[in-house]
Parts: sequence; structure tokens; C-alpha cells
Amino acid sequence: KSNVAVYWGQGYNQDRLSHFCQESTLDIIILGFINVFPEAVGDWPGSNFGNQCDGTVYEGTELLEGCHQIWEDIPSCKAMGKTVLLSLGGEGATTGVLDHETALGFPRPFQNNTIDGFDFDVESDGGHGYGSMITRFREHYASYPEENFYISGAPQCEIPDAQLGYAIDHAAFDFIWVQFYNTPSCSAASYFDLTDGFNFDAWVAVVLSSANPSAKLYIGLPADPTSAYYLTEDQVTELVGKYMLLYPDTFGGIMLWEATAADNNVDAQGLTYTEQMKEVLYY
Ligand SMILES: CNC(=N)NC(=O)NC
Repeated sequence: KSNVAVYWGQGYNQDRLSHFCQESTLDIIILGFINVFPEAVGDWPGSNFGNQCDGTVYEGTELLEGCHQIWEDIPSCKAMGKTVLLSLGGEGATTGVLDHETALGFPRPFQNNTIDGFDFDVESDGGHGYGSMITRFREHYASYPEENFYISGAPQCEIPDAQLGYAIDHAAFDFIWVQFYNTPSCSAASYFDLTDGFNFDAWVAVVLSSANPSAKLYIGLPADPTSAYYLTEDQVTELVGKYMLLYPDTFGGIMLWEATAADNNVDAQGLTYTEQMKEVLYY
């Protein structure tokens, strides 16, 4: 079963989470972002969810306290069978888990909601701390054997990814959705131009030699048709059709950046981009 995973939380004028939970074509929803990481053990993280939340923060921190709609919607999202992950990082985030200790001390004041795991969208200051952090998450997960908890990552498409390369090699991820956009040399769009730098094959090799060779590898795509890296439904059908068949065990599905842009991107048949992607996967 291949999945459609979408980021939500940074969309322009975005709808609340429950709106997207009702969309049958979404399987995994990645909440972005915890965008401020602690500088030292005991520091608090910080968060940003765009137009959501009420702007209040925990005293003296950058961690949003009034994200009522999100916390209300997570249980219903899970009741609809969605996997809900909380993403750490995002563009311009204050990342940089300094060291092993800070990584282990990353507090988890994420309300009393149980999310299904954590996503690492580390776009700067990566390094070895993330390997330790993920290993610690795995240790925590092990004390809830009846629960399914996940770890995912969103590396850029150049190999090795400067921020997450070490973590991918040394810590077990369940899903790796490569941003086959933002980097011209290896984008999915480059599959359709003379450079043909699209490197899904090489990413499969990375996964097979990583700490979790059975991790699922997703093709990350922009949902906004004005993106320089945008692919039409026909292009995605050709690209995904080829790689889904080439690597049936490793291919996991499609990731979209991001949910609101996908909602607003409707084709002649009235299908949102997410619905188009679902058709591509089950065509
Ligand atoms: C510019 N940064 C992004 N668009 N980040 C992502 O797409 N992360 C999954």
C-alpha cells in the first residue's frame, strides 16, 4: 500500500487540521513545525503553525500554548485512520541540536495528545545530535510496544544530505520523504529535462545501506503549480509509475509540500492535487 503524505501547518490562509483529516486521499499528515530547538538541556523548544493557534506562548518561551484547534483535531484525525506526525525543523528553523546531551534532553511539552511520531525536516545545522535523538525516541517507543510510533525525515535530494545524512545512516527511520524540489540538480522535474539528475535510484541504495533498510522512500513534490519544480499529473504518473515498479519494496508513496496548496490546485475534473496523486498511486 503506498501512501500520500502531506505537510500541514504553513499553508496560506490554511484551513484547520480537521478539514484535511476528512480528505480520504491523505494517509499521513505532518504537522509543521517545532521550529526552535533547545540550545541546551532544559531549554524549551518553540513552535509555529502559521495562522493557527492564538499567539500565546508558554511564559518566556517561543512554544505556542493556544493551539486549541490542533489539539482538538488530532484525535479526530487519528479516528479517521490518519497517521499524524509532528515535524521538527522547517525552513528557517533554529535547529542545531548541539550535542548528544542536548539531543537527549529535548523536552516534549507536546500537550497530552498522542501523536504517531516525529518528522525531522532539518534544513540547516544538522549533524550527529539527530542520530542520538532518534535513537532515544526509539528507546521511548520501545516502552509502548502496543503502539505504532514512527520516525520520518525530509532530506534534500543531494546525497549525502548535509543535515540528515548521518542520522539516516545510523538511526532507524520508518519513512524518508526526499524533497525532490528546491535543488535543481536532483529534482523530480530534472527527470523531464536534459539533465535528468533525478536520483531516486541512488536514494534507494542509501536506504538499503541505512540503519533501517526496510524504511519506505517517498517522492517529495511541490503541490503549488507555480513552483519551479512542479510536475503535472501526467508527469507524476510517468515518474511514479516507473519507480514504483522498479523498487516495489522500498517505494513508499508521494509526499506533498503542502496541504493547502494541494487543496487549491484543482484540475479540469475538479480533483485536488492530492486526489490526483492518489489516482497516480492506484491508477
Ligand atoms: C523551503 N522549505 C521547504 N519547502 N521545506 C519542505 O518542503 N519541507 C518538507
